[in-house]
Amino acid sequence: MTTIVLASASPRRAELLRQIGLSFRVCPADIDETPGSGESALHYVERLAREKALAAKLAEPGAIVIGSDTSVVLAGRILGKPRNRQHAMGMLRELSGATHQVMTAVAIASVNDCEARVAVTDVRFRPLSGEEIAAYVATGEPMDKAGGYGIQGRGGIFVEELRGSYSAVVGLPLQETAELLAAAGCPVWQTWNRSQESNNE
Ligand SMILES: Cc1cn([C@H]2C[C@H](O)[C@@H](COP(=O)(O)OP(=O)(O)OP(=O)(O)O)O2)c(=O)[nH]c1=O
Repeated sequence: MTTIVLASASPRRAELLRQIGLSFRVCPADIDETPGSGESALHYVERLAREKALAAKLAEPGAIVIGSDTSVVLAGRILGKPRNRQHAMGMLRELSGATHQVMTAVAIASVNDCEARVAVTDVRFRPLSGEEIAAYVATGEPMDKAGGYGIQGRGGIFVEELRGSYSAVVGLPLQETAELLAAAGCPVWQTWNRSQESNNE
């Protein structure tokens, strides 16, 4: 059976893969995440997902490697992770009462190939008060997340509407991930019986 490797330090991505019953190893990839000058957000997330998958593939040449990147995009501008609490507050003030896109790319590097997909999800925030933003930032939740919020956490109360993939906003588009794994010769559902044998409670 082929080894599957998640090239990510994100606990959310690992949790999403566990949710679909996949067995995998984690091997985070440390790459330069600076956007190119004039690079579109769509190109940026896909490039980073590919670079993460290919970097981890060097350490695990025989494996199927999953790389991913998530960016929050407001009017074409990439909002990455906040540098500090002030920066997080500024991002949340900008997202308040507006619709942004969450772009998440997944790339799968197999034997001689690296295929990628990008999921684009529209997320609308209700207007947020200054006090609410300050209280949210004080929880620390925004600090390791693109756009400075986590839809799966306290940040869930800001979201008025979502059009697209919820799992992609959390960090990995599950439908596209399964599609690429199947194309790489590893359909997720075929692993379910095996994992059930060991995980049945
Ligand atoms: C918008 C949003 C992002 N996020 C997270 C998902 C990602 O972990 C993070 C975006 O940063 P990324 O740079 O995509 O990922 P990462 O640095 O956490 O992990 P790695 O590069 O090793 O794969 O933001 C949430 O958890 N919830 C949300 O609602």
